[in-house]
This record gives sequence, structure tokens and C-alpha cells, in this order.
Amino acid sequence: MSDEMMLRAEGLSKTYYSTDPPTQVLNGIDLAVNKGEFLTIMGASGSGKSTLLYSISGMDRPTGGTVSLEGRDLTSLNDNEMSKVRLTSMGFIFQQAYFLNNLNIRDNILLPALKATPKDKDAVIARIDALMERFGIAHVKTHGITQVSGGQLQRASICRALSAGPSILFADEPTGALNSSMTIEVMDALTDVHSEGTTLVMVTHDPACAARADRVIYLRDGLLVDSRELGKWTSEQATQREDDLLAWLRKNGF
Ligand SMILES: Nc1ncnc2c1ncn2[C@@H]1O[C@H](COP(=O)(O)OP(=O)(O)OP(=O)(O)O)[C@@H](O)[C@H]1O
Repeated sequence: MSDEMMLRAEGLSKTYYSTDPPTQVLNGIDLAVNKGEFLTIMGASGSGKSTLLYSISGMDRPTGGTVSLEGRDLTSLNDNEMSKVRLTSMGFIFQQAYFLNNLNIRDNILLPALKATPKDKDAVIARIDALMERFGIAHVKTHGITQVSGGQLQRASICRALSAGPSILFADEPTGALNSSMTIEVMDALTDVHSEGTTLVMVTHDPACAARADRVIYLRDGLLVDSRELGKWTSEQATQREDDLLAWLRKNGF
């Protein structure tokens, strides 16, 4: 991880005006994520974790404050410009894969990458095949999305998220729908991605997943109330890290 800034949010607020009365969810959040950092966002249900993730990744617009990615102000971009940044510089992983039923696993991964760099078809295909090999799903590339396990599907989501060579990955509860062995499978893949230098911001409820991060921040009622550095991940210290993190979470009333 370098000291160079990847993402910075200043005075970030978000109010949903679709409700009566309006729902104020983020109340002025300052956050900086370094290049190569793995940051996890935790907090009780409804504390604003997903809203924060969506607001810093341009999936949703904050109602106040600014967000910049590699020094570029995202909050001043129009919808087309923001879509382009999302497609070329950001990768997303959700609890559900959101793959198309009528395409096989490989074509589902290829689709957004070809959209991002349409002139580079051969290179894109070679990159996707290498990613599928790396994450152990090359043998299921022609399978339909209902013909693979949940862990394989999430590893395919990781391939899709990495397919356009993003600067930063955002993950919202990527293991939320998986059993414990698939959770380890997917967290091993994400830890691998991070160890190669990719910046990663992840929302999770699971302390074992959060313990893999360099840093955990804790939200309460839309405010960033605490932050804990965990340092470089080593699997040998996994239990100790998780215990320490659990003690910290309890202190925060998790
Ligand atoms: N589109 C929306 N319109 C109105 N209110 C919303 C909207 N999206 C989220 N909220 C409200 O904002 C608050 C925070 O939601 P958010 O999903 O960010 O929390 P969270 O911490 O990610 O919760 P969880 O852990 O349950 O996923 C909740 O009270 C939620 O009801």
C-alpha cells in the first residue's frame, strides 16, 4: 500500500427525499482511501454502509460534500461522464451476481469489458481467460449461471469486476449469500486481488471477512465513529485478528 491517495470523500452527506419526512442517512463523512489499501466498512444494519459505498463509487449521488478519485472530482461529473468512470476505472461486486440468464459464465464476464474497450477484443478475451484461470473457474466457462456453485459465481463476479483493469474495487456484502466454505473461497480470491495492489473497499457484517482488511471503519447513524488499523494480512494471525476485531466491534456496540 502506498501513501498516495486513491479516493477522498469530504463532508459527504446523503438525504433521501423520496420519503416523507426525508431520510438523512450520511451526516458529513470525511474518508480517505490510499492506493492499494483494503478498507472495510462495518456498522449496524441501517447505519448507512451501502449508502456510503454507493455515494463514493458514483452509483448514487451524494446530496452534499465531494468525492474525488485519483484527484478527479467525481461529484461535478454528469451522468455520462460518471458512467464512463465506473466502466473503466471501477469494479463492483454485490451480494448477488446479477448475471444474465441467457449467457454463459464467460460471456457474462466479457460483456462489460468489451463495452469498456470495444477495439481491443482479442486482448480483452485473453485477459478474461487468464482471470478465469487464475480464479479457478476456467473449467466452468461455458456453464450457465445456474450450473455453478455460489462461490464459483462470486469468483466470476470478481473476474467481471477486474475485467476492465479498474483502479478500485467496491464490494457490497460479497459473501452475504454464501456458506462458510464459499465465503473463505471468495475472501481468498479478494485477498489475492488486494495483495497484487488493487485498492478494495468492502461492506461486510462478517468480522472474519473484515479481519482480512488493512483498516476497518465503523459507522453509526450515518457518522464515521471509529477506525481501526489492522495492518498487513497474514493467514497465520487470522484468529488473533478476528478476536481483536470482535473486541473492538463489541466496544462499538456491534
Ligand atoms: N432509496 C432509498 N430511499 C429511502 N431510504 C433509503 C433508501 N436506501 C436506503 N435508505 C435508508 O437509509 C438507511 C441506510 O440504509 P443502508 O442500506 O445504507 O444501510 P446499511 O448500513 O447498508 O444497512 P444493511 O446492513 O441492513 O444493509 C436505512 O434507514 C434505509 O432504510
